[in-house]
Amino acid sequence: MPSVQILFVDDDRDIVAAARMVARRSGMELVGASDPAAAWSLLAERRYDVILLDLNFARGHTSGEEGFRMLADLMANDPQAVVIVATGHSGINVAVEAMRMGASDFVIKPWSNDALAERLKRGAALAHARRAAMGEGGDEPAILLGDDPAIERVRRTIVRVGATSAPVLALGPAGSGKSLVIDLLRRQCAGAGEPCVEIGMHDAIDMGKIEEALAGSQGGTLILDHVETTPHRLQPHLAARLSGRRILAMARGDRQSVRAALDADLLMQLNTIEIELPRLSTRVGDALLLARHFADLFARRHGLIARTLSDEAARAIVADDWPDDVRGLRQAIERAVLLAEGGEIEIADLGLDAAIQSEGRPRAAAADLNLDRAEKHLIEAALDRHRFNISRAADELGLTRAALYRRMAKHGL
Ligand SMILES: Nc1ncnc2c1ncn2[C@@H]1O[C@H](COP(=O)(O)OP(=O)(O)OP(=O)(O)O)[C@@H](O)[C@H]1O
Repeated sequence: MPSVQILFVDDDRDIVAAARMVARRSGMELVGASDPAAAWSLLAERRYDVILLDLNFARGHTSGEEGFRMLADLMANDPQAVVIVATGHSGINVAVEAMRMGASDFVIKPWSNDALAERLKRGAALAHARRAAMGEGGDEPAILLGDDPAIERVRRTIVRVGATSAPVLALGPAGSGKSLVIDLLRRQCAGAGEPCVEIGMHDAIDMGKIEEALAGSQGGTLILDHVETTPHRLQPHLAARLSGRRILAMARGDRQSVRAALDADLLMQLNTIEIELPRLSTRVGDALLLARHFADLFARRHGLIARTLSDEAARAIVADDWPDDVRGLRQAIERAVLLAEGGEIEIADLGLDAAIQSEGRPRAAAADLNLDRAEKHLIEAALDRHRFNISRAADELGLTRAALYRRMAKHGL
């Protein structure tokens, strides 16, 4: 794989194709995104060395307004991002404003191929230098997606406190994005070469392991995962030893349960800033937005055609209570992307059925339908998909073979 990856946000396919040729000739790989939504989806999947951003990418818009908004969001998400803005001849003031906002460089359209190649190379070198200074190498992205106001607040808080040394406690249900938040915070702190140690407090932790982590993180960052599980007898020791490093902590649960689990002293050391991730099912519109993102992501990752969600599947996703939160949705969509056979991802592909039994209450797969009919539909779909191989269908449905036979008989299948 070529070492330099470029994302070009521009709605003109011809210009993207031309830029791709220029990049290829210099040994760089360039991917196009026709609008901000497509760009965020790509950015969530992998890290790009350089983002080339057309400030006038909405056809007919000349103020660069949409481009500026995207630039502001890009810089807020990752202050280390290398963004080169593209603008027309008349746009020199626009370019200057973009640089003030954090863009690294600009290129005037129409560009000469050499000028573009030169700027991309310079941008890539800058990206590598910044990453090396941060002690980072990988291309794993970290983007907290979501339009819900609560998530917007989380993003703003990350930007405000990321580069400070304030202790942050991220709390919320399992799979809601706490690790992602901590990762984003860690990426924002400037400490080049400083140690960063993570310790899971749930791993039958003893004081020896804690001492080791404390010693390793002196002058750097200590990340405490599952901090709410710290045994009570160890909490006073831990509280007394935390100074001298930045503390980023994660706790499963809501404010009340986390407060109940932690001594007041320890809590005081952890939660100068508290970031609470709300349940996915309470974030308006986010389940669908994330589902679409994961559908694109996994289609690309597995080299499959990108499928849209059927209306019924989309409704089910919105209505579901997602007990495993974003992680559960991510898994359901990956499975659906791999198993779907039709032109769209259908409700049956989402595998929401297993939870009907385990939760003892209907979930969205069935909620908009009669439960009996939904069950029949899901069983038919599973049997169909596995060509009536009962063991495999039962496996997928989370049933024993006997239970599946019973239900087949009930539905006359
Ligand atoms: N808002 C989001 N946008 C994009 N991806 C997300 C978002 N929230 C969570 N994810 C993804 O969902 C998965 C689960 O998130 P994460 O591991 O951060 O959860 P967690 O709260 O730390 O869970 P646990 O309590 O089990 O440790 C990860 O793959 C993460 O990247």
